[in-house]
Amino acid sequence: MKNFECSPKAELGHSTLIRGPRGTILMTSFITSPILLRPSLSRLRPLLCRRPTMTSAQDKPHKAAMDDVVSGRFRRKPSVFRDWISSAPDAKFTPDDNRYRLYVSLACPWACRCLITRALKGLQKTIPVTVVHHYMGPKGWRFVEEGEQNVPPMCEPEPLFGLKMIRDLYFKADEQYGGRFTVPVLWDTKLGTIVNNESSEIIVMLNEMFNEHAERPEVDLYPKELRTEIDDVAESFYNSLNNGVYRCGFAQTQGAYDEAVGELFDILEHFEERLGSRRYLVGDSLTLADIRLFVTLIRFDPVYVSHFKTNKKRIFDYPNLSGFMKDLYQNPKIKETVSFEHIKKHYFGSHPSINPLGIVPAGPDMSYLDTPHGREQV
Ligand SMILES: N[C@@H](CCC(=O)N[C@@H](CS)C(=O)NCC(=O)O)C(=O)O
Repeated sequence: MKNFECSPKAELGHSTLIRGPRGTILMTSFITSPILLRPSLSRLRPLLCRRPTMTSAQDKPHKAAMDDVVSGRFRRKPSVFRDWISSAPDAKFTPDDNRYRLYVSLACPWACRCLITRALKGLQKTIPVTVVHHYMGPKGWRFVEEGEQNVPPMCEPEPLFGLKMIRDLYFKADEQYGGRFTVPVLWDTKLGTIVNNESSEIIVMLNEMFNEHAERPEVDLYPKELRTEIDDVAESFYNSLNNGVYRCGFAQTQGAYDEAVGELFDILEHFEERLGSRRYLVGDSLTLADIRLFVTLIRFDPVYVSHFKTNKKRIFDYPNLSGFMKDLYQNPKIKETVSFEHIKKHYFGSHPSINPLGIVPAGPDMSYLDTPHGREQV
């Protein structure tokens, strides 16, 4: 291995890059304890955006995240744009009012982490949102068009440039972009580029950088004294749960599926127990860790159980996990970010290799989410 290097402290969200000569990326390996890297990550962007040789980047066939399968196992690629908003005097991206726009899908758990944080802080006016259509086709996410019929809830045509696809936004930021065209995207209208497309970092910025403009600056979802614990807990369920459901659904061998589903239900049992004696995952109020858990739980019974074959149990069968989920769901700011229409139509309609005919199941009945959660007593 002496020609290869593991990039120093290059925790790209959840992975470490193993690089060969001339910076070629040979593989990524999962790490257990991430350190959120701030502006320095932008240095790594060129390494991740490999330049095309024969065709221009725009001409390359679209590969969705679900194509990232190695030896039958789904491996999520690290996000590429990793700049940081800061009020430091020399900062490139400063926390100005109405300067940034979030591009999201209401189906996407990663994007909904950002929407929940934005809603809880009261940043709706400061950071406007554009919602894409729930159908992710062969070229990725698209915007609805002017005059389009049957527009799904909350969707609007792309307001800044009249773009058709999320991929167009990536090429506006970098015409040689070679990564995945994912949501969320935090776009800077001043410099005309993407600041960051990694939800675990966007939520930290939304929590702390815009207090001057927030309707609820006193809400702190990432208190300084709890940060290590929040990061450790959230990281402990990233690969097995948040990403674990995808590892089950996108597995291409029985062995890869068995491994993923085993880890998934082990971690669910663990958090079922943990939440038996505490209302929230860390401390005694809601934090980013809870948001990161919630976005996966809320999609579990309506989608993952059948679509991703995570059917050993439902969240409904776990009293503490389902109580926790109801507790968060019943917060009106969180509820407004949950659209089962987007969620169900996206997953069942956008993965032809899993559900070729795109038929969306009718159930389950999720009305129990509005019944008393009893979590005040925990
Ligand atoms: N690590 C990213 C993951 C984002 C992600 O994978 N988003 C999915 C939607 S759920 C996506 O946009 N996929 C587009 C594609 O696969 O082409 C984050 O947390 O922000």
